[in-house]
Amino acid sequence: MNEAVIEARDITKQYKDLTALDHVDITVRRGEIYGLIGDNGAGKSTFLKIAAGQIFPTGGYLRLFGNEDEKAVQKSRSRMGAIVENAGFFPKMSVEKNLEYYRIQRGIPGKETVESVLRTVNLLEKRRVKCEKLSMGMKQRFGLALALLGEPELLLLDEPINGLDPSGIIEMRELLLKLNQEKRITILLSSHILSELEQIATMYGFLSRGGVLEEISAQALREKCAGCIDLRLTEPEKYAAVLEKELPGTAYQVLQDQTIRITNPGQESARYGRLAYEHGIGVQGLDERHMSLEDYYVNIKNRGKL
Ligand SMILES: Nc1ncnc2c1ncn2[C@@H]1O[C@H](COP(=O)(O)OP(=O)(O)OP(=O)(O)O)[C@@H](O)[C@H]1O
Repeated sequence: MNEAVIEARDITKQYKDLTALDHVDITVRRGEIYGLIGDNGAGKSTFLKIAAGQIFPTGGYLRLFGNEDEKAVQKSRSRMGAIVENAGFFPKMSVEKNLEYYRIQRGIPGKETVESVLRTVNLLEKRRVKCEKLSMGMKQRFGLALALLGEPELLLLDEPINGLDPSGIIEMRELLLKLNQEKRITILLSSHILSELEQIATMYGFLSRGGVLEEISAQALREKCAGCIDLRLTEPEKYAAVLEKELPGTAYQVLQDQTIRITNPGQESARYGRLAYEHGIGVQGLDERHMSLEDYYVNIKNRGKL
C-alpha cells in the first residue's frame, strides 16, 4: 500500500453553532485520484480548505506527507497545489503575465516554468490573451496551471469540472488523468458529477452532513456494484426468508416498492424468479442491473439516515 500523503484524523470544524466537519478521518495515498462526494453543504470544500491550509480545524489533526508538526505541515504545503477558491487573477492582464506574477510572488524559480505549465494545460496558444477573455473551460485550466506552478506532488481541486460544457469536461478529465499517470501527481478532488468522477477516481470518500459515511477504493466499489437483481414481489418479506433458507449467504436488501435487491448474485437471474414461484410468491418484475456510483451513493446515504 502506498504511503499516505494526507492523513486527517478526527478533524472537526465548527462555525459558531454549525458543525461543518464532525470528527472526520480521511486518508489519501500517493498515486490516488481521490473523489470527495457529498451533497451541498456536506463539508467537501471545508475539508479541502483545511488540507490546503486556508482555514484551520477546530479539532483533530492533519498529517501531510508524514509530517504532523505544525511548522513541518506548513512547509510541506509547498509540495501541493490547490484550486479551492476561484482562481484569483488580474482580469486585464494576459494569461502569461498573471502566471509570471504568481510565480515570482510564490518564489518559484525558473522563467520557463510558466511556459511549461501552459503547455501542460493546453493553454500555450492563449498565453497573450487577457484572462477576462478566457472561456469557462479555459479559466478552469488556467486555475490548474496556477496550481501546477510549483510542480506539486499533490493537487487539491474543488469542483474542477463545475460549469464546464461537455468538451470542457472531457478535456479536464483527460488532463487530470495525464497529470496523475504521467506526472504521478496525487489528486484529491470534489465533484457533484458522479458519472464523471466514476471515470477517473481510484478512491472515494462519501461525506454527509460533516461526517464520513465511507471510504472505499474504486476497485472494491466495482466489486460491490458488480451486479444486482431487483425483484418486485407480492410478498418480499416471505421471499427474504425463502432466500435465507434456500440460498444461504445471498446478499440482499429490502427496498421500497416491494422490491428485493440481490447484490453480487451467484445464480442466473431466472433461478431467483423460479424460487419465488416455487414458494407461491408472485414476481411482478425482475430487473438485472449494475449499480452505478450514483446508485451506491444514494444507498449509503439512505443507510446513514437510518
Ligand atoms: N465561513 C463559513 N462560515 C459559516 N459557515 C460556513 C462557512 N463556510 C462553510 N460554512 C458551512 O459549512 C457547511 C459545509 O460547507 P462546505 O462549503 O464545506 O460544503 P460543500 O460540501 O463543499 O458544499 P457544496 O457542494 O455546496 O460546495 C455548510 O453548511 C456551509 O454553509
